[in-house]
Amino acid sequence: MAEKGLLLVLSGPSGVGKGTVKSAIVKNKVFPFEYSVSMTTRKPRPGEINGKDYYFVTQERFKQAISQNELLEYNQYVNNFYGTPKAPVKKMLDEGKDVLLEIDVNGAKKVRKQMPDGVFIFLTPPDLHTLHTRLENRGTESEDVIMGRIKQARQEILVMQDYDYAVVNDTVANAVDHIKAIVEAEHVSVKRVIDTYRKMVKED
Ligand SMILES: Nc1ncnc2c1ncn2[C@@H]1O[C@H](COP(=O)(O)OP(=O)(O)OP(=O)(O)O)[C@@H](O)[C@H]1O
Ligand SMILES: Nc1nc2c(ncn2[C@@H]2O[C@H](COP(=O)(O)O)[C@@H](O)[C@H]2O)c(=O)[nH]1
Repeated sequence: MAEKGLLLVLSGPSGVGKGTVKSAIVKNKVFPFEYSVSMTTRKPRPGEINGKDYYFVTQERFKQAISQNELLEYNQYVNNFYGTPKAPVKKMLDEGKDVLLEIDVNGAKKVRKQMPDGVFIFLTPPDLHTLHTRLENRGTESEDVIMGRIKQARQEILVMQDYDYAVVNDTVANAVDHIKAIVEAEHVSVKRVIDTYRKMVKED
């Protein structure tokens, strides 16, 4: 039996740089992973691609996904729904691939209950002022929406204590280095190695 992949859950306030850090890991081939593409009722931003960045769906399709138990978790964030399709995540993990979920703190809490062996990483801004500036500079949300996201960020930062690791995104290079170190260490954690041996012994 192949060793199961690691479930990597990356959370943190909107605008902290989750997507930027993830892209840097991919671009520089820092470590291999599969990205879990979420479903959302939010409208695409310029340049976002359906099926790559998100599955952009209607409210009706999202409700159907909930009722048919297709989602590992879902949450309403500000005015839209976001959810993680369950089947692809399970399949990729079973194939031994590491899977990255980029989701909000409420979603991460729900995933933790179902998959406690996941590695939960909280990406945090150096401070809230920097977070505000990053959201403004990104220029994808109105000031009203930005204020909603900053309000949400104040709550989100308080739940950092529920995570396994906290990484400060001061520079993208630093954040990437820290996440690389976490993933490398988790691959050789005693718990993981013991689990693999137990499975081997069972199969003998
Ligand atoms: N370390 C950094 N230093 C300066 N700017 C950064 C850094 N990391 C990200 N940014 C910038 O901050 C903005 C927000 O980044 P990004 O879109 O990656 O955040 P996010 O956490 O994925 O947001 P969301 O959850 O809303 O999708 C972008 O304009 C990005 O270029
Ligand atoms: N609970 C979930 N949260 C998700 C998921 N996919 C993304 N997100 C989070 O939503 C906010 C807003 O995202 P944005 O793309 O509109 O800026 C952000 O914190 C994302 O991490 C998901 O499947 N489940």
